[in-house]
Order: sequence, then structure tokens, then C-alpha cells
Amino acid sequence: MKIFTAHQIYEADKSTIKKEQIKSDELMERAATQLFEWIHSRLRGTQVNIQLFCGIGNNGGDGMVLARKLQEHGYSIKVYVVNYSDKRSKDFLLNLERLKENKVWPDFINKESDLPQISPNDIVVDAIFGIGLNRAPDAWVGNLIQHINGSRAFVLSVDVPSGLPVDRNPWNKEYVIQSSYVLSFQLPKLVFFLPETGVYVNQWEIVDIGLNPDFIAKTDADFELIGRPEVLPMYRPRLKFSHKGTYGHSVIIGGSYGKIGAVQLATNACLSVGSGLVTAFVPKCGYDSLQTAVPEVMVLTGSREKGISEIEIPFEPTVVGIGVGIGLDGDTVSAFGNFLKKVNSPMVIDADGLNILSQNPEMLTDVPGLSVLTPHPKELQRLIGNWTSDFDKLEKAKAFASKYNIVLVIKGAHTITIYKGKGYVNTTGNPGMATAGSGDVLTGMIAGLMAQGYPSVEAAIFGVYLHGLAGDLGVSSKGYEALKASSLIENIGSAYSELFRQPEMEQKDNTQ
Ligand SMILES: NC(=O)C1=CN([C@@H]2O[C@H](COP(=O)(O)OP(=O)(O)OC[C@H]3O[C@@H](n4cnc5c(N)ncnc54)[C@H](O)[C@@H]3O)[C@@H](O)[C@H]2O)[C@@H](O)CC1
Ligand SMILES: Nc1ncnc2c1ncn2[C@@H]1O[C@H](COP(=O)(O)OP(=O)(O)O)[C@@H](O)[C@H]1O
Ligand SMILES: [K+]
Repeated sequence: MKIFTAHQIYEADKSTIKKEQIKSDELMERAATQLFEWIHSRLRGTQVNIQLFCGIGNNGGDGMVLARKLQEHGYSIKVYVVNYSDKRSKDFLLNLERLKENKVWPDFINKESDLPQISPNDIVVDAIFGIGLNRAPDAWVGNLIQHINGSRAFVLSVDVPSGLPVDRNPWNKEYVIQSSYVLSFQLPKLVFFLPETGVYVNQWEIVDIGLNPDFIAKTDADFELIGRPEVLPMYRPRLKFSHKGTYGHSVIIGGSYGKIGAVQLATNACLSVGSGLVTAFVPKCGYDSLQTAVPEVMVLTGSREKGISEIEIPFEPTVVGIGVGIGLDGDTVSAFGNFLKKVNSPMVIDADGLNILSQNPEMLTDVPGLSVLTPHPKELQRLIGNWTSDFDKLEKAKAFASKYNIVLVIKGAHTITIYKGKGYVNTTGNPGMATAGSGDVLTGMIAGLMAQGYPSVEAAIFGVYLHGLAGDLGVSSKGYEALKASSLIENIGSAYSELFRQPEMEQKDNTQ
């Protein structure tokens, strides 16, 4: 699903109004009716106090329509107009009048007003600001937002949490609604998925308001949300008359004394994701344990006992995954640099492989094009330098990936894969995966997919999705705390099956 900027959403609104020859208030009616249906199907008339806080723009207009519908269906409502400006939108005013015709008179809140009582049992509808927010809310509006946040009531935000701009970080972090649930119109917003701004959104859901599908299809987006519909077409089925040679020979290079487990996890994941053959290249100390732990994996060793000091692979691998557990010893760094000069096939580079590159940036030009680099935030910072916000980080990451013609996988709660100026935002995974070795598993999975012929960017997007799905299946039996990296590997097979589960059993993967 595409992720649009605020400007693109306004354009989509306009093109819908033009194409369908409707008036803007009809689109507002349509949007807010969907909000009403969502609430009504859950509350089914339950008498709970619903307090609606509406701004004076179109987000507030949505709130006005919603208030009218709730009132018409007998709900107990209290409506406030947060009167932060005299530039009221046309459709807001129209729907304010319609509400008054229904004999509902909102209270107007301004700078001098007392803050209304909100009980923890109330439902708050947050329709103060939408995607039109273009500066920090005034202090008194900020205080109201803080008051709502402090109420412990369930807060349902219309389109976006009020105070959260969609294309940048908030001006004032305190002046943003902490949403229990966001009903967002038509397309998801990038801020829902970034570490600094995603914290304002507990859960979200898309409300389809029928914006012009042709416009959406033909408009290029800088970011795309990756769910099952996006990854399914990437899947490469196994062929009846295939053999292990069809699915590539992966080589995983890494490990040092005390860190052989990283290679064990990566090779095992590589096999489990479907690589035809897997060879590990490790220092001598890793030989016995690897051969015992993963008998399917072939093992080559270097000449040293505890670390890698030269890398010789006596055949042409389909793909190389390098860096897990490899360490930063001087001889290892030289071996890594020399190997980069020799290798032609795209690689997956992780962990200390990335740290070696950060410390020796001249080596970056030897990284084969279309290689996949998989940094966690700290490793990314070492590679691209400091950033001032998540938006700045993404710009820098895009420039870095384009400069070296690589795929950059920025790992996190919503891992973002960057390639050719576009970002692909993952939707699977959970905090149970914040555990030692889960990144090693991802390295093996992406390498194993590349070995099978997935183009690098698809291997990264598909691998990240499948890795997160394996984690989601893992927690359903193990819980968050007990999930280990090896549990991810155990669940790779089920994750593949889950991809093809019938839609009627489907669950929405739209929670944080
Ligand atoms: N355009 C359409 O046809 C549709 C728009 N919809 C709603 O419209 C919203 C966008 O509406 P608007 O563009 O009117 O914008 P908002 O309702 O988000 O904001 C209202 C106006 O307040 C002003 N403003 C921005 N920041 C401010 C601040 N800090 N303090 C004081 N004033 C500030 C701006 O001029 C802005 O246009 C969407 O989020 C969505 O809820 C929906 O009704 C769906 C259809
Ligand atoms: N809170 C989280 N939600 C979803 N996925 C997570 C979360 N925390 C970590 N992960 C995933 O787990 C992996 C951790 O990788 P990494 O930090 O390299 O771990 P390690 O170095 O221990 O292998 C990444 O793929 C990341 O996206
Ligand atoms: K809002």
C-alpha cells in the first residue's frame, strides 16, 4: 500500500471530487459515515459518554458529521469546538450548521475556557487537527491535548493524532495526542511507523473513503507499506524438476572465538528459507560445533584457531553473507577488505561486517552493486553519521544507498528497506524479536532468498516480512520474553504457510 505525503493526499481528494463530480462536503460525509459505522458496529448503542473535540478545519468537519450521526442514533455525546483560529473551513461551517439543526449546540473552547472534565470511562474523539497541521499548536491547545492525554480515556483519533504532522517531527512533543486508535483515511501515514513519531499511535486502521484509485495507482510514492498483498507476488515457487543446484549455494562467512553461534543461526536460517546448499566459512574453533549443530551445512575453516585472517572460497558462491560474529581484529579487517576486492556476486553484509565498513569507508566502493546491508540503528549511525530526526535519517540513508548502489535494510520495530530512493516499510514483527541473534537469522534468510534467485531488493523486502512473520508466529506459542532467535528459525516454515492462508481466516496485520 502506498504511503502518500500530505500534499499527495490533498491531490487525491481533489482528483476524486473532480472525477466523481461531487462536492467536497459529500466526500466529508462519506468519510465521517465510515467513522460512524466503525464506532456503531462496536458499541451497538451502548450508553457511554462520547466527548468529541473538533477543530475548525476539515478534520473538525469530520468530527461534526460524526457527532450528528452519533446523535441521530441515540448516543450520548458532548461536542466541543476547539476554536484555535477564525479561518474556519467551509465544510466545517456547513456541518456545524447541520449539527445545530439537530439541536446539538457545541461548547466553544478558547484560550480562556476551563478544561472540560473527562472521565477514564469516556470515549474521546480527537478531531482537532488532521493533515493540515502546519505549525505547533498554541499553548492553550497544547494544554488541552495534554489534558486529554492525562484523562486515561480511550482516544479515537480521526485521520491522525492531533498535533502530529505527517511529513516531519512535531514542533512540540508534548502537544501531540496519544491515540488509543487512529482511523486514518484511505492510506497510511509514514509517521505511524517511525520510532520517534510512531509512539503516538497505539493501533491504527485504514478507512476506505473511495479516493480516486486511478490517481493513487499512477502517483509515485516515496514509501510503501509492505503487507501480505505486496510480498505474495514476489514469492518464487519451487519447481517440480528442480534440484538443490537450482536453489543456489550460499556462503556465510563469520564467527570468532565465542561468537560461532551467530554463524550457526545464520546458516540454519539460510537453509530453512530454502537455499539449495549452504557453506559456512569460520575460524577453526567453530568447526566441531557447527558440524554438530547444523549437519546440513558444509564447513570451511581458515588457518587460525580463533579468528578469520584470510578468506578463500574454492568455488563461486551464488551469494555471500558476511559479518556475523566476525569481530574487528586487524587481520580480520584486512581479510575482509581483500575479499571484497575479489568477490563479484551481491553480498549480504551485517554486524561487524558493517562496522568494518564504517571504520574503513574506502572499502565501500568495493562492495558489489546490489548488495544488501542490514544495519540496526547504531550500525546505521556509524555508516551514515548522525541525524537530526527520523526524516533526516531516511534522507541520509537514501543518499547512501544510491551512492553505493546497494539495498539498505534499516532494522527496527518497522524495518525499512531502502533502494533507489524508495523506502519499503515492514508490518510484521514484534518486541519479542528484540533478542540476541535475531539479526543473524535475518542475514541468513536474505542470503538464502538471494541464492534462490530473488533479486536483492525483493530478497530484502520478502526476507524482512517473513522474518517478522516467523516472530509473530513464535510469540503466539512462546510469548514475547521467551522468544529466541532459534525460535524464529523453527517458524520459517509456518511463516511460508501463513502467506498462503485463506483470506477468511486472515487477521489484519495493522497493529504496532
Ligand atoms: N479534503 C477532503 O475532501 C477531505 C478531508 N478530510 C479531512 O480533512 C483533514 C484536513 O483538513 P484541513 O486541510 O482543513 O486541515 P486541518 O483540519 O488538519 O487543520 C485546519 C487548519 O488549521 C490551520 N492550522 C494548521 N496548524 C495550525 C496550528 N498549529 N494552529 C492553528 N491553526 C493551524 C491550517 O490552516 C489548517 O488548514 C484531513 O485530515 C481529514 O480529516 C476528510 O473529510 C476527507 C475528505
Ligand atoms: N521491537 C521490535 N519489533 C519488531 N522487530 C524487532 C523489534 N526489535 C528488534 N526487532 C527485529 O529483530 C532484529 C534484531 O536485529 P539485530 O539488532 O541485528 O540483533 P542481533 O545483533 O542480536 O542479531 C531485526 O530484524 C529487528 O527488525
Ligand atoms: K485528529
